[in-house]
Amino acid sequence: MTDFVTDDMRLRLIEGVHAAGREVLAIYSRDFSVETKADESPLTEADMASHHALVALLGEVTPQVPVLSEESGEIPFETRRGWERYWLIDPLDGTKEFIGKNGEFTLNVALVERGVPVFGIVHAPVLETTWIGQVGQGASKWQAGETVPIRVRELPDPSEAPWKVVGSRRHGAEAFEAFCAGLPAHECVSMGSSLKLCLVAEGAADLYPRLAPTSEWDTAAAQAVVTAAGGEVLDATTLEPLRCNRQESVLNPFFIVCGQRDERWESALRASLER
Ligand SMILES: Nc1ncnc2c1ncn2[C@@H]1O[C@H](COP(=O)(O)O)[C@@H](OP(=O)(O)O)[C@H]1O
Ligand SMILES: [Mg+2]
Repeated sequence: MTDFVTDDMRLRLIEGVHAAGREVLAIYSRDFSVETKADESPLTEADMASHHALVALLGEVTPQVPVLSEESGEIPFETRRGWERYWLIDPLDGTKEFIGKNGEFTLNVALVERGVPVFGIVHAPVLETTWIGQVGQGASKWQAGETVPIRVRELPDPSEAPWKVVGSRRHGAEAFEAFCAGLPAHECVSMGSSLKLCLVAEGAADLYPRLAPTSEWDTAAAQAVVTAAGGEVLDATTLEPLRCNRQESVLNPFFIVCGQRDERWESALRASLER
């Protein structure tokens, strides 16, 4: 629960993220160059354009709050550890999907308070859709100018309706399949970027096991959306909610996103991790 984000601030942020999304779309629609970062991951002009637009936006709206971006370069833990509140952004999540032009990429802005993502905006420019969550105050989905409230769905009885499980297009396929092998009747869908968490938040999927590496900026905004929508993003081993800014490394543990806890998927998860 945060009372830091006012209605006026939320509107300015959504408008600013949409403006950054338009800059990204303009690059998406033409030829663009692709560089390779030190960790071998790709970087496009759009990652940097979005980074600059979002950093400028946050600097205008809340000049007193520090910003950590995937593209801002490392900020030592010694500096970050004292941050009670900060913005954590992934200017372009799903860069490989952006390059592959399948539309499954997002702009991500999270507000983190004492390590907990409490507010998030996830925007998918090609899908013209934005997910917004404010923990304790609910989540919503904006699409073509209309905003509707969203909530996770109740796990169905699998003999009546299969569980829907969403997975990455590119990462952790083997562990994902091992997890699914332990589930009752289910259907799988693949998706790029933080859209996977948003599907759980809006009740279009029940589970997203992420048994492969990610960083805190990949998940924080969508974690706030999921939590605000009544779901959870849990460490796959401890089943405790993911926290940010606890250590030098910004890597997340493996995790699972769910609407509800349930012994049937928890045992499938344990078995897949013990393989
Ligand atoms: N070895 C690794 N370490 C940390 N993060 C990784 C990783 N391999 C992939 N990722 C993260 O996974 C994200 C893509 O996941 P998916 O393919 O499921 O959409 C990438 O986001 P970016 O596109 O922002 O770099 C990247 O941050
Ligand atoms: Mg990312």
